[in-house]
Amino acid sequence: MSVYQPVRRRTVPDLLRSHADGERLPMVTCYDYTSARVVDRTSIPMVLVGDSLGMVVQGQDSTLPVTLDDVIYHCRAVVRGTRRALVVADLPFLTYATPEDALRSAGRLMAEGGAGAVKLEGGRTVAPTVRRLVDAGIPVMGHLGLTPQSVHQIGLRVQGKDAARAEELLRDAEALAEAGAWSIVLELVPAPLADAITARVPVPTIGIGSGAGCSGEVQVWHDVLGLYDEHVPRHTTRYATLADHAAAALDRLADDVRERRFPTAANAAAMDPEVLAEAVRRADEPT
Ligand SMILES: Nc1nc(=O)c2c([nH]1)NC[C@@H]1CN(c3ccc(C(=O)N[C@@H](CCC(=O)O)C(=O)O)cc3)CN21
Ligand SMILES: CC(C)C(=O)C(=O)O
Ligand SMILES: [Mg+2]
Repeated sequence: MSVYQPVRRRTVPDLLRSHADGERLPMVTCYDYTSARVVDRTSIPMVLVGDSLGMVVQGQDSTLPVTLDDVIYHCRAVVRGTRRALVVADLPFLTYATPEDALRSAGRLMAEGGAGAVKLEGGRTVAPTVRRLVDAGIPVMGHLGLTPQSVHQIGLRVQGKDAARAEELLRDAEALAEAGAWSIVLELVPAPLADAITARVPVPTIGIGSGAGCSGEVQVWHDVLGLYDEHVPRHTTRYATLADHAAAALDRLADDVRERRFPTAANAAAMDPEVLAEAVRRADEPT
């Protein structure tokens, strides 16, 4: 018997069920309506409206200048473009400095942005904040390792290579899970440490540059599609070279305009020459 299944957006419990069933959790960042419609044609179950938008969309050199209003704006567009994917939104720099700030900021991402979950960076120090959000009904994804909002303290380097820092990350991950985080991004953590964290915490880990042992993987849209040519991070594999395709297409467009091959008659409306002649006659008369 076949039962009609209406299209429904994934929720956090849906993704946790997939994880419990042994499925891996692919995730990609997404920042606009048109891209969101592309993701929604795929099997990718969740997207991140990341503050990386500051770098790949706005051209800033870090994620720090991104505002809550910026993320809300992009989140609304992504929610409009997706019917099936869970939309997770990043809490930007200094929008969750206290649990009360976090509640207000995350509340706006959910209520105005339409997000289904939020993500924030940090470990034990943000655990009370995570608890506060979860108690208010907001699913929280943690983010440990290379946390780009702390670039001025830790740089853009792999985190957890020495025993002291690795111990910190193990404790941070446990604290986040204990505080109610439903999943944890592990960014640029050595693969064996990511494996150890994944084995130790009861929630799925979502890696980026942290090896194949995490429960899922998140990548930045522009990196995997070959749209960001400033730097291809080691943690990325290009699955397409869209910027090259776009540039080649635009060069053909420019040539065709110069050589009058484009636009063609089919690209504009026609008009009865008699009607136009009449209009010109009238326009020539003094008013
Ligand atoms: N386009 C883009 N992709 C990302 O993955 C990304 C952003 N932007 N912006 C926010 C953060 C910053 N991230 C970054 C940025 C640079 C490196 C980087 O330069 N990595 C070095 C390797 C570092 C190491 O091994 O210690 C590299 O050579 O790629 C890593 C993560 C990850 N996130
Ligand atoms: C790289 C991912 C994890 C992120 O936080 C972002 O895109 O902002
Ligand atoms: Mg981010």
